Amino acid sequence: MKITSICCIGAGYVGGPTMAVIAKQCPHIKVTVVDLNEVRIAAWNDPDVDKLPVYEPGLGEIVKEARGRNLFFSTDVDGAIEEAQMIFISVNTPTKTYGLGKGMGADLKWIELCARQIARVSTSNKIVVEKSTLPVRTAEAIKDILQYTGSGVQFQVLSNPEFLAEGTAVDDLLMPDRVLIGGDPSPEGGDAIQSLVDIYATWIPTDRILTTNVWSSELSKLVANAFLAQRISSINAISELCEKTEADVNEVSRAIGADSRIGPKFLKASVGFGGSCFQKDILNLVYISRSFGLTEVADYWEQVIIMNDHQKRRFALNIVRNLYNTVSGKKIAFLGWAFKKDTNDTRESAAIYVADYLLNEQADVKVFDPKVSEKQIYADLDYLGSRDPDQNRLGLSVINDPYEVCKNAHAIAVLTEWDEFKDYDWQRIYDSMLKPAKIFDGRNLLNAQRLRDIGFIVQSIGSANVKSHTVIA
Ligand SMILES: NC(=O)c1ccc[n+]([C@@H]2O[C@H](COP(=O)([O-])OP(=O)(O)OC[C@H]3O[C@@H](n4cnc5c(N)ncnc54)[C@H](O)[C@@H]3O)[C@@H](O)[C@H]2O)c1
Ligand SMILES: O=c1ccn([C@@H]2O[C@H](COP(=O)(O)OP(=O)(O)O[C@H]3O[C@H](CO)[C@@H](O)[C@H](O)[C@H]3O)[C@@H](O)[C@H]2O)c(=O)[nH]1
Repeated sequence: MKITSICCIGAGYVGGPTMAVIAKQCPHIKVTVVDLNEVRIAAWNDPDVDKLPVYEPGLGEIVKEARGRNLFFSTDVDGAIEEAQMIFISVNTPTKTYGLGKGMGADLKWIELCARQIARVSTSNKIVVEKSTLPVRTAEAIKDILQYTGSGVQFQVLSNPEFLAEGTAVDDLLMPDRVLIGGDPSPEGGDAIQSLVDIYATWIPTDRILTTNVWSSELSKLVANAFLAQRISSINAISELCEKTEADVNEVSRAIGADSRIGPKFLKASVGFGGSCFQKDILNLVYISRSFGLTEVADYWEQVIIMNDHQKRRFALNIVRNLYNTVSGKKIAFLGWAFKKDTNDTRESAAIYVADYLLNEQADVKVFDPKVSEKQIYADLDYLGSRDPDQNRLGLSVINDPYEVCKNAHAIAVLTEWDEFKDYDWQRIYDSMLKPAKIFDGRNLLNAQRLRDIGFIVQSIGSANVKSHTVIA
């Protein structure tokens, strides 16, 4: 089937950018992105593309080019479903917070709602595409819901997981390493797969478009994230050993990454990985494995999360220890709150957990992030439920100026690797801080030697440098 009309349910970090790029590359296809969230849709329609709900480099220009031509954002979910030949489901699938699988399994209630809505509204044959990240065999449930409508409408269900990373979404979508499409082995399934292949083949070389059965596709998404996160936890585990042995984790990364079998990417030690995906998807993998009775498999992958939690806690504890075992009433300046640079997304950001830990120690936390709002920062802290919202506002404040945030601080903690942090006037910052002026670089972002030359005491992740450089200025 030649596709000329697509709908995407869910205008989030995946639905918005993914559909914007399809619309840009395929002007012959009408792409409508729908969401229940009116505020989000209004922001996607804002004439000022700086106000789009998702910040991604390059996205504003693409939206400007395609919006109103063949890209539309709307809250009319029923209308868009009815009109489309192909429907992408790109809604959130967070970790369950209640009932069976609480804290481990994926909450699929929004997926099921979409399937039921598609079943109810459709009067013509549709291809339904799982774009959300889902537990293996979810397509079975979706098919079940779709095939008993009694309307005679035929549905094909495909799995087409998204591999974009935030902050580089546009490049990842324009030049992906691969696109993965899973479908039924039947002739109808094959036709559906081909319809989706044809869309991507408009701009992606066909040897990068992989087709598999539905279950392999669903599972591959969870496995890809588990492998990526495992590399980070592995290097973070080694970072702790480096701190004890005077090995330097950056040098170890370079040395092992030069082996082409290991490769250099995703070996950057940090305060711990964040983001909406890694933890959720690994917990889901662990849950699925446990539910099949695969205890060793589940334990193996769970260790990736245990190590990550340890790394976040260890970073915070290190700050306390190095500030003479108390941070009570001490001003700690946070540079960064987003879970990585070039995004305004804060979900599962390490900064949230480090702040929570320091607030428990009665620190006076001041935060600056170039793209994250005060409202979001308080929402993240309040969501943890560790203390009353009032106490969060007493203990932590958000300051929109990096120099102000560092003024009179006892220490700076770098939580996000924003490029601009490297170019600050560090002499000016040093002069404004209490002495000894300490920096805990959770991203190994800053030039430690340059900072030491100014007079800072610098603690990077994975190098045994704090004690040997302790100088009271
Ligand atoms: N964020 C990423 O970088 C990323 C990358 C790859 C895959 N994924 C996966 O993609 C999926 C979506 O992630 P996201 O980050 O875009 O989530 P998101 O929370 O940013 O967006 C999801 C949107 O779906 C909307 N929604 C929920 N139920 C709906 C319904 N019934 N009808 C209409 N709209 C509905 C919500 O209002 C929300 O705006 C998840 O499964 C996630 O694991 C995310
Ligand atoms: O060497 C590294 C690489 C990353 N990180 C951290 O790991 C987290 C995740 O980073 P990244 O993977 O770049 O961003 P995400 O947007 O979370 O993307 C991941 O999760 C998405 C959602 O499933 C997938 O689509 C992507 O392929 C996958 O990379 C961030 O906190 C990074 O700071 C490190 O600490 N060290």
